[in-house]
Amino acid sequence: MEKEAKIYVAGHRGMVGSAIVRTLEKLGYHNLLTRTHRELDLCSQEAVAAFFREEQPEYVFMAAAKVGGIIANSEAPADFMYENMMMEMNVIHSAWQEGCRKLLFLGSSCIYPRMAVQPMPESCLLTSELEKTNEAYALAKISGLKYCEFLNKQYGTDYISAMPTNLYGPNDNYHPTHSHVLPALIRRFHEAKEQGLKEVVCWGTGAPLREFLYVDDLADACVFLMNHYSGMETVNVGTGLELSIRALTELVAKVTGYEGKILWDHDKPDGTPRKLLDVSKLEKLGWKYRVDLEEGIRLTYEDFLKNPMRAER
Ligand SMILES: NC(=O)C1=CN([C@@H]2O[C@H](COP(=O)(O)OP(=O)(O)OC[C@H]3O[C@@H](n4cnc5c(N)ncnc54)[C@H](OP(=O)(O)O)[C@@H]3O)[C@@H](O)[C@H]2O)C=CC1
Ligand SMILES: C[C@H]1O[C@H](OP(=O)(O)OP(=O)(O)OC[C@H]2O[C@@H](n3cnc4c(=O)[nH]c(N)nc43)[C@H](O)[C@@H]2O)[C@@H](O)[C@@H](O)C1=O
Repeated sequence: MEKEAKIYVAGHRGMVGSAIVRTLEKLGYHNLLTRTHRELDLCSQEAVAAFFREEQPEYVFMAAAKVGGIIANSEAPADFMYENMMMEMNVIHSAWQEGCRKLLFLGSSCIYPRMAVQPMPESCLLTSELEKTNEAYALAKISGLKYCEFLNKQYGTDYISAMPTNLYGPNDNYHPTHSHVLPALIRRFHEAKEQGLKEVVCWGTGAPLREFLYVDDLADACVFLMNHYSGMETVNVGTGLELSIRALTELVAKVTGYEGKILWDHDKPDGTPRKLLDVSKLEKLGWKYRVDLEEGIRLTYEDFLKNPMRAER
């Protein structure tokens, strides 16, 4: 991407989109195009087509989506499928129609089968059944990455996709029940410390294993891929390291300074037992993560403390 190129970052107020904007600006890209959800509803085919016709972006980072944690996904599968399919089809299709030079579509590691070989290489896509708690979201994300692949095959475009592991960082969603695990724990342990509570309840058994990537590292990887990767197959983005949810709660308790007990609500779902990405393809391309988990949680907690209203987003 040339420094003066017109770059559209879809979802620029979200955790990932805002990190991509921060990274691009730091690198000297200065012709960035953004629209809030209120200004441009990406579920509207007409509005998206008109926007691309008028603005003619040369590059697109597709970081807008309906996103949520395990309960949000389980409660609203129809909404997760419909909104994500509409947004990604509208944006990718209009980008192609208007001759956008390159697009990066963001999916998620939940596209891979529930019982996939671990760590999960890109090639295990569609080899067996998906995890039920986020099946709708995964199917929408698989459709997005396949649509990029099919456009490349049929029309010779250069549209790529990246599949990040679980993410966290500044600007996350701290909703008490609908967020992902890391922001949920930061908020819960912080409030427990403030209120002097002796115990907090976390969800499931604590046994599932997860991998976490700091969002600024993801943004860096997205810009790296836009500049250095072309190809049909998606690219995993993660650290290649995992820990149990129980170990994660202990780490968040340490960083937030919460010293009480941690209890487990077994009526809440565990979700997929293990979800570790094979990141060898990205490493071979020359990219590796920088921020380790404890440092990343510290940075995120500092941001949370600076912006307490964020909790209500
Ligand atoms: N968070 C995570 O752990 C992971 C995220 N990802 C992927 O990264 C991407 C971004 O996720 P994240 O930043 O966490 O999500 P956020 O919820 O933080 O941000 C989503 C963004 O999408 C925008 N948006 C949602 N619906 C619409 C719509 N109908 N029209 C226009 N804009 C819309 C929102 O706009 P506004 O702010 O204006 O409302 C918001 O800026 C997604 O593709 C997600 O699948 C992948 C793996 C893990
Ligand atoms: C990024 C990814 O994120 C989702 O998949 P997930 O990894 O299962 O998501 P999660 O972060 O919500 O939970 C991880 C684990 O943590 C446990 N857990 C404990 N206590 C809390 C808690 O308080 N909140 C939450 N949310 N989880 C908790 C929880 O029970 C589970 O075992 C999908 O949206 C999927 O579509 C997707 O893309």
